[in-house]
Amino acid sequence: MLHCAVGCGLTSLFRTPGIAAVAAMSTGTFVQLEPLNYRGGVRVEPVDSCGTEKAFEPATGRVIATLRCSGEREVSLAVKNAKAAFKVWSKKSGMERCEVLLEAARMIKEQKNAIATIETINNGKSIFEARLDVDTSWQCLEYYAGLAASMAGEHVQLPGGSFGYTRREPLGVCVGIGAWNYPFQIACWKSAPALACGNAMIFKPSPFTPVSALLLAEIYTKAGMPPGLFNVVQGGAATGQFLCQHPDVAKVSFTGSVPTGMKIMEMSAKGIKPVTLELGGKSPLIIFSDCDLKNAVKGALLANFLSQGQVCCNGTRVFVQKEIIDKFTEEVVKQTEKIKIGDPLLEDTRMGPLINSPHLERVSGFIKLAKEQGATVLYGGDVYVPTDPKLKFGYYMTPCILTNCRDDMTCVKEEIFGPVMSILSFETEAEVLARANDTSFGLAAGVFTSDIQRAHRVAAELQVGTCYINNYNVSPVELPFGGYKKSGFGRENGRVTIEYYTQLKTVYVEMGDVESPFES
Ligand SMILES: NC(=O)C1=CN([C@@H]2O[C@H](COP(=O)(O)OP(=O)(O)OC[C@H]3O[C@@H](n4cnc5c(N)ncnc54)[C@H](O)[C@@H]3O)[C@@H](O)[C@H]2O)C=CC1
Ligand SMILES: C[N+](C)(C)CCCC(=O)O
Repeated sequence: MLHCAVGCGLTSLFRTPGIAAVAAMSTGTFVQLEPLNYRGGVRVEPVDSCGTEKAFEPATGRVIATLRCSGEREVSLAVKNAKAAFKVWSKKSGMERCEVLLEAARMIKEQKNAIATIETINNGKSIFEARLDVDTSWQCLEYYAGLAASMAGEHVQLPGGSFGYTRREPLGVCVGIGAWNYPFQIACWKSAPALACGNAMIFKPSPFTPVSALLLAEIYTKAGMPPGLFNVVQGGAATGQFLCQHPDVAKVSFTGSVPTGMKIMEMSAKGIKPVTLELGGKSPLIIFSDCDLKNAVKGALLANFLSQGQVCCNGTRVFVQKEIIDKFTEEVVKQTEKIKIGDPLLEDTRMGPLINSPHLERVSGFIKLAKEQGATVLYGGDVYVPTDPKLKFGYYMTPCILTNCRDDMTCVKEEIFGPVMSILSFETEAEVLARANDTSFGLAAGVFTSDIQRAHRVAAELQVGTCYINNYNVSPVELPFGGYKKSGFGRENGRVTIEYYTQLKTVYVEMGDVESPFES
């Protein structure tokens, strides 16, 4: 059971969405006691394990769950269950899959507050943001529900009345491996297209954020998916490897760091399995002097401080044209000072804690190194201890703005994955484009300008998977999202993702006699 120490069983709240009661849950009370694996349509303890991991509430530093990392036998059982469910599900029509996904989307919408509350407790992002994440999650299910119903092959007329047609067929058992920064959203962005296409999925969340994927699994079952169609196995690298190496796994979709992405690709190569890799970034945000300054400042904050800066596509290299850099910097600092840091479950909090203590230390280390390399900390970058005593052991820091940055500094070259914005000055379009592209990453970029021709010219030149013009970090599910260069390949969201979860079969139909050179 999901329990909170004050005596309310969250499971029952979740099942009968007592939105008001869940909203009343406070930081420092939640404990997860129910099994965290999901197999065959129910929560289960793994049959074998390779170690344990602790999951924290970042706001307080409390342990909220201890999970057993699934061993090889548990992974095999999950695959076996998924294979059985695949047999049933892959035979359903698109409209039948559509109906189930729409019902699941409806349930997520109905239980938005409960899901967002759990996400905030386990991840640390503000409840305000967690609710937005839940919105992009049910939207993703609705979007792929629609596409499931309209998926179709091609018919091609050939000479002599013969013809051919194509069938878009599912791949089989797909594996989703997630990062900890958008736990529920990542589970939905992977499972919705996979299941819409007729596949089964085994999802492995990050061991830091094991909880919310289970809520999705329960919703899928209640919405009418066959037991075993969506399973959750918990664990870290070893469990991930068992999944990737399993011969009956047809595809791996991974969200995480570049080094792990390389390992996933190596393992997949050995089994000739297709992979989708959503990896890290160090994205440029280019602000021209003719921009609408107010919007550009808002864009820069969105590009750096959502989810405490722990966002893969963040625009952390903020290039500002020389003429407006002073005004821009002054305004950015003014707005950053106003960001309310603290208990992430409070309605007016806009920045919660970082994911854990080692990560806070890592981010602080980047800021220290930036200073040593000559950058100026114009604002923030300090460990922050909120006045509320229950938050004293949480992992908070103040958002940081660095100026006097150079392109060769570590803070400008490497992904920090924390609330650290580096401001750089530029003079010409050609110069900034060369500098923006001078990186091995290519996830996203942004450009703020009032010159429509320049906006599109710059977007065309940037070597990135997503380019935002006059906004940043908006992610409508209708648009594909993914990387260039070492930020990965394959896409999530949008129509194109159907191609990453299906294979195309060609069927040739002869309407005449067989013509053969071997005929006697
Ligand atoms: N492009 C995108 O959409 C996104 C990319 N990211 C990137 O993810 C990183 C942060 O996430 P982390 O969880 O720290 O990344 P990570 O690479 O350490 O772990 C990601 C997942 O892979 C699993 N894993 C680790 N080693 C494995 C192995 N050898 N085999 C199979 N699975 C393994 C982990 O348990 C976790 O579930 C950042 O670099 C960030 O930029 C994060 C979110 C979105
Ligand atoms: C939703 N958005 C665009 C802010 C981030 C999505 C990618 C990620 O998981 O970091």
